[in-house]
Amino acid sequence: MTKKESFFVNRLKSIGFAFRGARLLILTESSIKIQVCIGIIMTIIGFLVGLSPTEWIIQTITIGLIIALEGLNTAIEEVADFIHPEFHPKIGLIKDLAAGAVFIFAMIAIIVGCIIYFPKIF
Ligand SMILES: Nc1ncnc2c1ncn2[C@@H]1O[C@H](COP(=O)(O)OP(=O)(O)OP(=O)(O)O)[C@@H](O)[C@H]1O
Repeated sequence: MTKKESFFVNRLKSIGFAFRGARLLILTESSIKIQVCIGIIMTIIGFLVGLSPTEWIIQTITIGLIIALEGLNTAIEEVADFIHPEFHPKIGLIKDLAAGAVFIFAMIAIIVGCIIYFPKIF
């Protein structure tokens, strides 16, 4: 196999691993399931109220980022539990920080939602 072929084969394998990870997150993680459901509901509402192209871009990025952050939070929790399955204040702190990062963006997502939808509703 040439060097160029092995590069593309490796990239394809990496995409396969990432796809498996995304599938696992959506099928097994309740927090991700909730965020995906919210994303689908917001997309349906977006069609109903007729978002502009810019609003669609902002909403789609916001939905994608919150799901991606939830996924990273889950990965951090898995690493923490693997490294130290027993109770430890540092593990608690690490998990709280990761959850805090998701929470901060969730607040931003709510603000973005209000900015987009309030003028359409009121
Ligand atoms: N091993 C541990 N040591 C210390 N505190 C922990 C430990 N595991 C969890 N905690 C505390 O409990 C909180 C919840 O942890 P958990 O792993 O259940 O996260 P979660 O966000 O509720 O998980 P899930 O994403 O599965 O709903 C953590 O944020 C942390 O404060």
